[in-house]
This record gives sequence, structure tokens and C-alpha cells, in this order.
Amino acid sequence: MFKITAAGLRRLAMSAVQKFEVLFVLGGPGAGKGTLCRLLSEKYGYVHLSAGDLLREERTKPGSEFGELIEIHIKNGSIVPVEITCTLLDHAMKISKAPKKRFLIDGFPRNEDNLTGWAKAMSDKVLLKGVLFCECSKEVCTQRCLNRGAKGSGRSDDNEETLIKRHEIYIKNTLPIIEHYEKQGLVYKFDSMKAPLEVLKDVEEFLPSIGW
Ligand SMILES: Nc1ncnc2c1ncn2[C@@H]1O[C@H](COP(=O)(O)OP(=O)(O)O)[C@@H](O)[C@H]1O
Ligand SMILES: Nc1ccn([C@@H]2O[C@H](COP(=O)(O)OP(=O)(O)O)[C@@H](O)[C@H]2O)c(=O)n1
Repeated sequence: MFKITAAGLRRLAMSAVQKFEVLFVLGGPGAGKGTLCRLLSEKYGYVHLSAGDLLREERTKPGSEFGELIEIHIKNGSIVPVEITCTLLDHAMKISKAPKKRFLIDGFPRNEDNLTGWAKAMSDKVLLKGVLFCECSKEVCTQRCLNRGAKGSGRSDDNEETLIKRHEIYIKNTLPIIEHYEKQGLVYKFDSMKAPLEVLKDVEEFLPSIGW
């Protein structure tokens, strides 16, 4: 006899309600992900969730059990375990009061652990509409982060030593994730060496193709 499992029932229930729509925004450290997301969110009301910002905020919360661990990873340029990051993203999505449940998730998924953890925890709730890939040279990325640091970002990772590691991790761990989505035809690449408003314009040409 046909039997439906609890997980099957949950999936059915979730498919009946509207799922959150998500665009991942990826690229090297300093490629301009946050800048693009801010422009898009101001103009279209999409909710910008930066994994890095959420982790930095959690790090400084009094009594956070993960504060120290997060700081070690950020200072080292390495990637925080997905259970922490995914819980922060999930919570931020749930409490969002934005009328349009359309989310720009910036700086995630950044490695295999992020990818599998997200699939496990979120695939029932979220519809991935695509991946925006900010293409930018290592030199420009590095210079942008150093300028951001010099202008007082206060970030413990906007320094030459950490930037070398961040870039290595980007090449070794994040590029394969972008390739993974590319094989599924989900990636939209654009030149993020251009000025911010030109980048915005290029991305705006892509949005109608996903119904945004
Ligand atoms: N298209 C751009 N052209 C020039 N500078 C940029 C551009 N996009 C971002 N920046 C600057 O580069 C730095 C890093 O940008 P940010 O958006 O924080 O990058 P990311 O989120 O990828 O680390 C910031 O100081 C920002 O003002
Ligand atoms: N998915 C993520 C995103 C960021 N992070 C951490 O946060 C740091 C800063 O990420 P970010 O997205 O704010 O900044 P960029 O490196 O892209 O400029 C990373 O170097 C990681 O240490 C993470 O562990 N996992």
C-alpha cells in the first residue's frame, strides 16, 4: 500500500505555500556584491542578506556561543560551519517583513559545506531563481578591500595578509560552487569591474528573465 512519510507530508505542505525566492550573489572578496545588492534592494525592495554581515553581527552579540569561533574564521579568511550561517540566514528570512519575499543572499554558498548544508535545511522552503556572479580581477578586488579598510570599514579581514587567504579560498572553494550552478544553467555573469550603476544596469537586463 502507498504510504506517505512525514518528510513527504512536509514537502507537500511546503509546496502549497509560496516559497521564498532567492538569488545568490557570488564573486571574489571585494568584487562589489554588497554594493550591487544595496542598489538592487533600494530600487526594487528585494531583501539583502549578507552572510558576512550576519556573521559579524552574531559575533558581537553579547553571550553568543559562536562569537569567538566566528571571529577566528573571519580573521583567517576561512569559512564558518554552515549550521551557524544557515541558521542566521533562515532566521533573517523568517523575520523579514518586506512585502516581496525576494531575497538577495550575498556571499553564500561559498564552499561545499555551505552548499550541502543549505540544500538539507532550506531546499523545501526556498526557490533558487539564479546566481549573480560578479566577475572582477584579483588585483581590483584586493585594492577595493584595502581601500574599504583604509576608509575605516573596521573589518578585521580587510588587510593584505587575510586578503591573500580570502582570495585563495575563493578560488579553491567558491569557484567550484559557481561552476556547479553553471552546469544547471543558473548563473548570470557580469563585469563588476564597471562602475556600480553600470553593473546595476547590466543586472537589470537579466532580472526579467526570472520574472523579477
Ligand atoms: N563597481 C564598483 N566600482 C568601484 N568600486 C566599487 C564597486 N563596487 C564596490 N566598490 C567598492 O569596493 C569595496 C568593496 O565593495 P563591496 O560591495 O563591499 O564588495 P563585497 O561585498 O564583494 O566584498 C567598497 O568599498 C565599495 O564601495
Ligand atoms: N558564507 C559565508 C560568508 C562569509 N563568511 C565569513 O565572513 C568573511 C567575510 O565575508 P563577506 O562576504 O562579508 O566579505 P567578502 O570577503 O566577500 O568581501 C569571510 O571571509 C568568511 O570568514 C563565511 O564564513 N561564510
